[in-house]
Amino acid sequence: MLLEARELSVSFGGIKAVDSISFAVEPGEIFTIIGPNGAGKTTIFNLVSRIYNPTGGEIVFDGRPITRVPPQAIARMGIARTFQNIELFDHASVIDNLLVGCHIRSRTNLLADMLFLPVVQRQEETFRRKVEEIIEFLELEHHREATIGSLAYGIRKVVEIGRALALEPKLLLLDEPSSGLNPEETDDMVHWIRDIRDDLGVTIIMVEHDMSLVRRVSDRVLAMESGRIIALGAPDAVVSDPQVVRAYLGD
Ligand SMILES: Nc1ncnc2c1ncn2[C@@H]1O[C@H](COP(=O)(O)OP(=O)(O)OP(=O)(O)O)[C@@H](O)[C@H]1O
Repeated sequence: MLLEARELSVSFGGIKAVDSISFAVEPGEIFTIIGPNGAGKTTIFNLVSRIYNPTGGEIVFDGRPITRVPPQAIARMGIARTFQNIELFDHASVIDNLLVGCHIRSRTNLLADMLFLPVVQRQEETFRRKVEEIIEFLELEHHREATIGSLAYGIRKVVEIGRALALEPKLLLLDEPSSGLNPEETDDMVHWIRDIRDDLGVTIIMVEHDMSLVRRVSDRVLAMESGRIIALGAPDAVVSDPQVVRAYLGD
């Protein structure tokens, strides 16, 4: 098991956004969380990445309890994420945004960085190589020097995934990878998600509304409504489950 949530709960002002949820994600799995607006999907991501403190339950990652690990330590432990509304530095280039990802897991300290000691220089070279690998992997060669603000939305989404990969994560959390994409870009996204798992061996948990994408890439799907699990299993079975269909119709 790479990630396990045990009876995980969080409440906001009396509302149980996540209500005693348990699930386990296997290494190498593409695991998707679906559900109508407000079901608690993004809240699960915020719990796993330690932005929210749970009011109950436990999270175990790679055999270690992370329920009380500070959020800054999460990336270094091997969990990276993307956001619903893309969070990149708009005025910086693709390369520089990817380098930021590398620096998040930097092992050197600030003084060493300021003095640009040999250890820092070596690390910088390693980071540059890593960034080049990601640029090649995600076919971003044409955009390497472009500023984020000048890029089409679909490309920015790929760069954001690249920045998360620069952390060399074991687990990648993708928040609505297809949102804002046209059908052609969504097809490309299907390929990136598969390649990241197949070629890089990264486990993926994603939140997604596009049921065609969900069916095409997921190994298993967890459906939520009002903070609770209403179905968990194979994509086709979950997506056509009467309770899941009803939850979406009432949305
Ligand atoms: N920081 C917060 N403060 C107060 N309420 C919150 C907070 N975060 C989430 N909630 C509430 O928790 C519930 C679940 O929200 P969440 O964003 O997880 O839903 P979601 O399933 O991701 O929805 P969407 O598909 O719209 O993104 C909602 O009622 C939301 O208003």
